[in-house]
Amino acid sequence: YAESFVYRTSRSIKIFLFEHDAIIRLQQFRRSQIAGVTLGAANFVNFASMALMFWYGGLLTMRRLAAFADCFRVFLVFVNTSRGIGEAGALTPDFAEASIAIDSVFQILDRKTKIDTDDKLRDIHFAYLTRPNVMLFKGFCFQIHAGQRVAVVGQSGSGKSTIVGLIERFYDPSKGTVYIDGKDLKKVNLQSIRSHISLVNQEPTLFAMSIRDNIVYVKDGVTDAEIIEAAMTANAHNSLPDGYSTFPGESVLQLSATSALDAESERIVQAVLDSVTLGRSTIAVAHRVVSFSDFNSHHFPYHACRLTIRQAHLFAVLLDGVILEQGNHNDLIARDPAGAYYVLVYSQAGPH
Ligand SMILES: Nc1ncnc2c1ncn2[C@@H]1O[C@H](COP(=O)(O)OP(=O)(O)OP(=O)(O)O)[C@@H](O)[C@H]1O
Repeated sequence: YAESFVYRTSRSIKIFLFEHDAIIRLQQFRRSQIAGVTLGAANFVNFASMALMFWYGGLLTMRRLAAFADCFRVFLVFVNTSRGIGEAGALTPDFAEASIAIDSVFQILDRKTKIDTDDKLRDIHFAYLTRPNVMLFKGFCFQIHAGQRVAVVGQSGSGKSTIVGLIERFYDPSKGTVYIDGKDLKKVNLQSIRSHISLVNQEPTLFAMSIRDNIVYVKDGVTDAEIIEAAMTANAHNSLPDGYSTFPGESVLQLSATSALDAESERIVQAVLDSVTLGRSTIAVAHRVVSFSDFNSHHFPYHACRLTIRQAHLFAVLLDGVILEQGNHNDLIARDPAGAYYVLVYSQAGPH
């Protein structure tokens, strides 16, 4: 009846988009029919054979062809065996369900989930609260693919550091969305996201306590091995006059500041930056555009620039609140001699 009802009403079922629902119901109906018939047949065989056995056993006992004890023994074997067969029959609907369920299990296993690990800034508008009338960002989009090294370049005051501030969620954009690992930054736990972001400042902050305490400060329950590993990674392990109890003074700060490096220190800092950024999405902010004029030269006057932007996969030029150009160094240089990037690289204007 259900089958013919489904066929008769198939048009309405389609119109009301019940098709999938109707197919499932029809399948369930067929399954319950099979289960009912199987269970009925199993019970029939069970009880009919019991009746047969009682009748035949009684006949044999009456004619003294078999002892009652033997008949009873056969009866017990029969009851136990038929119960086993009956219970197996009762599992038939479960087998049917399992065969349908296993399909969906394999569908889930075979599914190729696309995990978005890109960081994106979409349609970013921003003005500092203290200067609400100055729209620093006027709606730009920008994407960093997982593991990519990106350099944001632009005139002083164009908002390069502010982009970093938005990614760290020091501020929220007035309009637009920041996505980290494909997730809206406003919807993720701030502490968790910040624990995955490392910020290397040009002027590093060291607290007025020993180097050891400075390292421990960033994370609870740090072991001695981790302290040494952190110092080794930063290439500071052998350069601390009093070991880890060294109190950071002017000299240590000077050593760390990327803008005041001699060639050897620069090489060391670069090696450290290369190793810690390997395989990570990195955004580098090049503060002094004028130094692009000497981009490939060893006499590059502003070390910080050369350090941070070297080997960037992508350069993004920030101008007047938007990302005006983006691409790799060679493409941008080749694109347009009057282009923003070209001008930045070759401009001989004095330092900002
Ligand atoms: N906390 C703040 N409140 C108000 N205005 C700010 C704040 N921080 C920065 N600004 C202003 O926003 C603009 C962009 O600053 P930002 O530091 O992001 O630029 P930048 O491109 O990194 O500059 P530079 O290359 O000189 O470091 C500047 O005009 C700056 O004066």
